[in-house]
Amino acid sequence: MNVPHGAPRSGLDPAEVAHRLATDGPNELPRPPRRTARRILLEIAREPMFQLLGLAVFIYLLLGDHAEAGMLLAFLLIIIAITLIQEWRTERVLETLRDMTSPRALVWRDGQQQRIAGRDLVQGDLIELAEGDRVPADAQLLEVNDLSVDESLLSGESLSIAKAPAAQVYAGTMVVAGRAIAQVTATGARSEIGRIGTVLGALEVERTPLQLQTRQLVRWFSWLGLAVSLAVGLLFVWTRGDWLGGTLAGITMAMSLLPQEFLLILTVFMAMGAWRLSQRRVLTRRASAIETLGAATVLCTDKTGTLTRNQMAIEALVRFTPNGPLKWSRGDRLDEASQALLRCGTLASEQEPFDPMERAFHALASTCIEPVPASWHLAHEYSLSPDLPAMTHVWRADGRSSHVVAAKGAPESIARLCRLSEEHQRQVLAEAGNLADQGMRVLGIATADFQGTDWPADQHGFDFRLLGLVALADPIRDNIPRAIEECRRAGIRVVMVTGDHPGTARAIARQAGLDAEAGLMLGKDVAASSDEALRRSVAATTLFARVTPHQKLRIVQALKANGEVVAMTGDGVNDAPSLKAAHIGIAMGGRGTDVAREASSLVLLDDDFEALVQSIRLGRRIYDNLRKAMRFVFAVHVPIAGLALIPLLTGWTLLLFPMHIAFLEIIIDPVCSIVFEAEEEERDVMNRPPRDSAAPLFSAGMIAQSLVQGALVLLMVGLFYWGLLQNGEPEPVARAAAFIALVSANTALALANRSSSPSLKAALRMGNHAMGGMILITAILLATVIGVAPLRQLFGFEIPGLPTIIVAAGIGAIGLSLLLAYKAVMSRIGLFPTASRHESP
Ligand SMILES: Nc1ncnc2c1ncn2[C@@H]1O[C@H](COP(=O)(O)OP(=O)(O)OP(=O)(O)O)[C@@H](O)[C@H]1O
Ligand SMILES: [Cu+]
Repeated sequence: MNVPHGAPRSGLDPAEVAHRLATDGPNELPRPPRRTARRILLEIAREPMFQLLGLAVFIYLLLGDHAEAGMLLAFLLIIIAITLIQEWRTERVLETLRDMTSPRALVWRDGQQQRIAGRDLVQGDLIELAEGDRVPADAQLLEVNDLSVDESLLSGESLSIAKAPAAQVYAGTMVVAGRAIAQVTATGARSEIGRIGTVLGALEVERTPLQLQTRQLVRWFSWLGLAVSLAVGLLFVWTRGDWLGGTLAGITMAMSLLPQEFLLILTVFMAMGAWRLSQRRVLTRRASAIETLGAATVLCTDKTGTLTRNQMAIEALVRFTPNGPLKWSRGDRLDEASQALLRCGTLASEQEPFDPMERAFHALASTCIEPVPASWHLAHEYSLSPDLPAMTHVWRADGRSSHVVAAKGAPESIARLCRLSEEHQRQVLAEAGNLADQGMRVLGIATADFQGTDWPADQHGFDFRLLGLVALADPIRDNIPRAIEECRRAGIRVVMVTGDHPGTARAIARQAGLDAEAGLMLGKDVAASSDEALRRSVAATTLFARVTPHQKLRIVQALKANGEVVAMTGDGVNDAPSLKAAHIGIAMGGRGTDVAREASSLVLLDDDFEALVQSIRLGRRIYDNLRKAMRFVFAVHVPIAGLALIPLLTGWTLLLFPMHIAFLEIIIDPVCSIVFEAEEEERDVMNRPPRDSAAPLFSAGMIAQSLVQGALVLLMVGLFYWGLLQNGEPEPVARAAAFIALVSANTALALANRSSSPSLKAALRMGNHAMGGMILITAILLATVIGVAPLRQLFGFEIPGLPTIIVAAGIGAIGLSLLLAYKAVMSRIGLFPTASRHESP
């Protein structure tokens, strides 16, 4: 049982690594099989839009209209192409995310310890394993320190198994406790798990609430469309006695009503959202997190490393003498007794520490005390536990008859281990409280002697003597007060949940700008509260200190029971249950263990609280934009369906054929709606309360508003068409002019829905370049179908005179002003909901 220390390990050199990587390939398991092109095609064939188009092609063939059939066939191919590209891009995004979330490995290479992606490991690599890691490859243990591993992934049994040196550990299993150094024996498909063929770490692609809502809506509208189309088809047959024509009219109607863009929009917005988050160094592990982010009402954050920099330095040492406490501060000369205190703290730390606290001990020790003699060896150790946050190292010192025992931990725990008199304990804890109140993290240090090797069962078995206290500074990150202030304005309550001393918690909270006076609750009070009482407490408490992971879980559950949408950060193995329980579990990419990362839905690669606030901001923007796009799609269907329907009812010559609808529905509308994704955030995005998470994406109020907008456009274009016909314009001219008017009015609909503000400036501002591009593309496409002779004939168009074209295009401009005026009136009387406030029904 020897802990890794002494000479630095060298590990493989880069040339060797490159060679092995080239011959063995990356340390990756075979990917789950991609969906085959055939399966994707089958899925596309199930889409109603595809079937309707197919049916129309068939009827045109029956009618002998080969050109029309060919044109619609082209649209079918476009649908297939778009779906395949979409599929391929989503797959690629998922794959990159999968790479980034795969376990990492801590290896020695070329004499240096470094953290690399698990896939870059090769056979022969020297790796270190620690609590919370997923073992990245099969490996043989060289040095072991209380290691136990959960092999349930391989054996199915969820038991932790203690491992001794020379034992084998397997890729994919989980280190539940301890540390070890191991040498990689097999990577990738040659590992045990690779041979079994288990698929690991597959990203969850469950259906999110929004997807379910949207699917529901699409289904609903499809039925409605079907019913209306049947009625229209029958009406056509009844009035005009033409079966094939009636079927075509029915198909046209159905296509115009199909809201198939909704699902496309949702998929694209969420995939783009994950990409935008990754640009801010935030990884999305569960798609639902992006939806939920914007609705978060409470943000539970830990302290160390999230609010603070996690760069510790020892600021003060305190010893207790019969004449009272004696304090050493940074910069003073270190007397002998203080040196003993520091040395003991160093002995109680790992020899190659990761914990910044322990690094601070080593850092200070290396400047002013003798190093631990190389002949000393760590004989036994006791780790931190939630019940007793203290750790003890037992050293075998050459030339001494007894072992040297060194302990460090929370001052209360160390006081308990030392069995201090009540008087003495009060004095020590008061001093610890003083230091904590300055925002410092305080540890107690104790020592003992021990004869023999019959180790006591726990740390209480030693005869500890208190040496003193150590205070470490860990300043808060510079950007924290601003980020906290942003949350406050956005109506998000920030709650600090820490394992640290209440004094430290309060001091850091004050510096961060949290409401430090609003009441602090200790972990033990959480434990003593009933669920009912805890629910009441969490509603009014911003600080929780000396909290264990289990109590953290209860806090999350109590907040959830109060109806809050909870985001929660965490990093340790024990945090996994609370991360899972929270609506949005957030793990730290740097500090976080693999276990925590796997339990969470977001990973902050830079461990930075501000990135979290930025993600919330982005989440709100994505949701806003999603709604704007949906609003637009609702609205745009009204004129299309209306113009397909009215001529049938009134007996005018038909304005829209299947190919017009296909052109509008398959090309123009998706182009128009996708650009909402890039829309800038609303000015008040972080100055308004979180949206009501229970409110549906599509409220009746929002749908009604959109339908009115659409009706306005329908009225204008309809009147225009009627006027042209009344004026005696030939039918193809009237159709072309009406089509120009329709497309231009649709663009107006898109512009009018860009912002929640009814001002023209907001509708036309150029921040979103995609919007400008959209207008340009629309214009070019429109010019193509009207300007290119064969297309023009197919679409039943004839080029109208210039004045008519100008009036038609002007319909868009008039439409935009009408739509904005309508919005202004509605918002004046408080009926036009801003993008994401609660909707009035
Ligand atoms: N390496 C260590 N050695 C000795 N004591 C430790 C060590 N790490 C933590 N402790 C003690 O355990 C307490 C709880 O630690 P824990 O990691 O749960 O929370 P924390 O790091 O203090 O705060 P946060 O939850 O904000 O990250 C610490 O305040 C400290 O007293
Ligand atoms: Cu549609």
